[in-house]
Order: sequence, then structure tokens, then C-alpha cells
Amino acid sequence: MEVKKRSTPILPWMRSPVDVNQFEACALNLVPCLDPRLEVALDKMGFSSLFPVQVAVWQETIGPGAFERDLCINSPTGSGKTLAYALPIVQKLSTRSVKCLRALVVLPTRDLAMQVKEVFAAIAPAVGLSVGLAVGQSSIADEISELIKRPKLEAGICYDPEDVTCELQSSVDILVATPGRLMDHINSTKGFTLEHLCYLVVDETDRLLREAYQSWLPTVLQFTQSNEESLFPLANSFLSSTFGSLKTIRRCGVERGFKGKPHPRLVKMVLSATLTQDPSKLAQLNLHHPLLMTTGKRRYQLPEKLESYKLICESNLRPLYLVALLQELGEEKCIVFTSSTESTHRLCMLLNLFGDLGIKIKEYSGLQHQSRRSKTLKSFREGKVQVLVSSDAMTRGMDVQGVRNVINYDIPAFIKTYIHRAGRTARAGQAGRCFTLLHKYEVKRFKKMLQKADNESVPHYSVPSSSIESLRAAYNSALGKLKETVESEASRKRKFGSKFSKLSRTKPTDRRKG
Ligand SMILES: Nc1ncnc2c1ncn2[C@@H]1O[C@H](COP(=O)(O)OP(=O)(O)OP(=O)(O)O)[C@@H](O)[C@H]1O
Repeated sequence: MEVKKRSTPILPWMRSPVDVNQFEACALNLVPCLDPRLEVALDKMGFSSLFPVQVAVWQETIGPGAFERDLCINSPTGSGKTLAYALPIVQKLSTRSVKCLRALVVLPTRDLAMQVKEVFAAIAPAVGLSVGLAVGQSSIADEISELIKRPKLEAGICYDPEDVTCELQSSVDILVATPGRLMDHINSTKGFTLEHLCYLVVDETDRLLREAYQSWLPTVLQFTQSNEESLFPLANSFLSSTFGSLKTIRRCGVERGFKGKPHPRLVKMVLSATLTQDPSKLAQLNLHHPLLMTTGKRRYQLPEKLESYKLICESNLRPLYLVALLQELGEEKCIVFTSSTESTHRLCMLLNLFGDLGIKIKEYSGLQHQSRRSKTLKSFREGKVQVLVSSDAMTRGMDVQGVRNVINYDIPAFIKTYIHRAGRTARAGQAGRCFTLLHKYEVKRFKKMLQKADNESVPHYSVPSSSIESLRAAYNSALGKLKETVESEASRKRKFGSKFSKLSRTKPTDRRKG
């Protein structure tokens, strides 16, 4: 019998993880030390128990020995990682009497950050904490006024915004941010400080560590480091060259809220369904005595109730098979993933040119303006749109209730991508299906890829040939219309482009005239 080789992590602490599978869901009234106000808030959210990963993290973070180690949490998509970190942070901060920024949660995209903020916002106010969002959804001025409290003025006295001596305070205890907007506030928002930060959460860690995003991580680590620590000399030199006088390192034991006590260590929690094991990437986080919490022995895991299927067809007939499959799935919410923003756009156009399929289909991709994307997402959440054709902008973390099916129109290049795409369904213990359209030559590669998640056999799914035949005429006509639409779109862009360049050429003359 063939013995399968499992990759052993290089980092020793990764070899002895806490197995989340050893924990069971726990009814809210049995969760030890849970603040009754939070129990009520969770109940209002419709939650009657904590999921296993939430129980496991709770045990490590509340009670004796709490937060002694930084936590690396690697559990499947949809297993409830957001509440796993939000709940202990909120409970821990609930006893603070002075408002300052004590918890920072960083996520790679705006939609994801907004989703996580909603989870905090559902529980934090119950214990008197406020949550802020820094994602660039509103203007920077609006965001600043949400995050920073101006001093109360006595009648007749004018506040000078340039006066650095006046005491500005944080309006929020917890901030959920994307790296770009976070850096904007660090660089230029007066009164914005990380010197009181106690908790740093890096959600979707592997994605955030893949890109530098204006060096947000070394910057945050430097700003949250106490004077007595000099564990991070590289960040130190990076920072002094980049920010010069802006540097405000947190002081020890003296500032608001910590009087007379040693400054608490900044606790880090990093999470992903596909957590990296790469030592050089993890080193960037400067983790303190890290503890890995993972599910089972496998590195990659798919949700328990996910069923994976392959659908084999000729490459040029994929749209036809996709439509036949969508028709079979009826009104069930479904996300169709493609490999690029361009193919997302074209596929969505083509599907909408098929004639009346009785399904509302919309595009969601990084090519679109954020406001358009958010609007589409809202309609999808509300069930006004049944099918979302998406580029990998939707792959990670997004949580939409009722998504029963995911379709890989293009085979994902990596198992990690498969896991995150498939993980938009079968969430929170629900059932879901992931279909992958393949050419027969791709089957071997697909099988090998899924073996990495211990998925040995992926059954075939076939759509009736009668459905394919009945759609052929509509397909040919849609292809013809697509060609026309693409051409007219390209000519519109050309016209707009030349108008725009004419306009920019005439601008200086106009200004001189003016
Ligand atoms: N204790 C609970 N009881 C019921 N539902 C829950 C509970 N905790 C979380 N959920 C629900 O489970 C779903 C998945 O949660 P969450 O988005 O936190 O998963 P995740 O592990 O972060 O997934 P991903 O890796 O895809 O980001 C959400 O819809 C959330 O509301």
C-alpha cells in the first residue's frame, strides 16, 4: 500500500499544535466566565452555542494563563474564526474604563473588513466598547471624525486643528482596518496612536503576508513595541528612515489606563484556513512563543459537509455546460469563479446574452468600482441576485448566507485557491457543493491537487445531453451578440480615451485663459 507523505512543518512549534477537533460546541450558558451581557448579545445574533474553534480559542484566552502566547489559528473556511477572536478580545477589554485604541484587526479587503466590523459591532456595545472602521469607504475627514474625539470646547474658544498640544483621544476601542487606510491614519491623522494597543489580529494572514501593503506590518509592530524591547532591530531602522520624527513608541507603565502597572505585551492572533508554514513569512509577525491551533492532522482541510464534483466538457463548450448546470441548480444562490477579472466580465456578459434564463446574474470583480461591487454584494446577500460571477476578489473570507453552490468555471491553480473558493459554501456546518468544470486533460492535475486536502475521489457530475442540445442555438446567438458587445465596448473606451486625452491636452491652455 502506498504510504502518503505528509509535509512536516519546519518550525518546531508547528509540530505540536492544539487540535481543535478535540473540542465540542458548547452551549452559551455553559461557556466558562462568559460575560452575561455578551451571552445576551450572542443570543440576539441567533447563536445558541460556540463552535469548536471558538471554544478552543476561548480556553486559551480567558482564565488562568490567558493570552500568554500568541495564537496561530488554522481552521477550515466557515468554521467561525471571526467570533473565535472577536469574543475573547471584547470580553477582555470590557473591564477597561478609559477609552483608547486597544485592539486592531487587519484584513486584506474592504468588503471583508466591513463584514468583520459587523461581528464586533454586534457584541462590543453590549459591554460599552466602540468599534471603528478604516477602509476608505468614506472620505478621510469623515473617517477621522469617527475615530478621533476632539476636546470639548468652552463657549467662544476656537479649536485650532494645528495645535499639537491639545489632547486628542480615540473614539474607538477596537479598529477594523485594511492596510492602506491604516497607513494613512498612522502617517497623517493627528491623535491616532497605536501606543495603547493590546491586541493585534491579522486575519487572512497568508494573503496579508504575501504583499507588503506599504510595509504596514513592520510599521505597526514598531509603533506597538515598548521602549524596553529591542527585539525588532530591522523594523527600527526601516522606521527611522521612513517616518523620522513621526515615531511614537509606546512607553512602559506610564500612560493612560496602565498607571503603575507594567505595560501589557501586545498579543497577536493570526488566522487563515490555509495558514502558511513558511518560516520566513511567519518571522515577519515577530510572534511571541506561538501556539498553533489547527483542525486534525491535515494541513489543508475542506468543510465537513462540502461535496466536490467534476464536470468534464470540451473547453469551447464550457459556457453551455455552465448554463445547463445553473438551470439545474435553479434559484439556489451560487458563485461562479473564473481565473481573471477579464474573463469574469466576458462570462457575465455572455450569460446575460443567453436570453431569459430566469436567473439574475451579476459580475463581482476587482475591475469594478468599489461602490458598484458593494451594491452587487448587497443584492446578492438579499437574494435579489442569484448568481455572482466572480474573480478571486470574492475568494477569501466572504460570508454570504445561503450560498449552496460554488462553480469553478476555470480550474484553480492551487489547492489554497480551491479551498477558499469552495469555502464560500458549506459554512457554519451547512451542506454545500463545489463543481469544477474540467477538460479531460485537466482531470489528472485536478485529482492530484485535491489529494493535498485528502480528497481522494471527486465524483463526476453530468448534465443531461438533452439540456445541452436545447441550449445550443441560444449559445450560438449569445456568442454572436457577445462579439458585437465587446466591439462596441472597446470603441466606447477608445472614444472616451481620446476625449479624455484631448481634454487633458487643452486643460493648461484653459487655465492660462482663465
Ligand atoms: N457560534 C456560532 N453559532 C452559529 N453561527 C455561527 C457561530 N459562529 C459563527 N457563525 C456563523 O458561521 C459563519 C462563518 O463564520 P466566519 O465567517 O467567522 O468563518 P471563518 O472561519 O472566518 O471562514 P473563512 O475562513 O472563510 O473566513 C458566519 O455566517 C457566522 O455568522
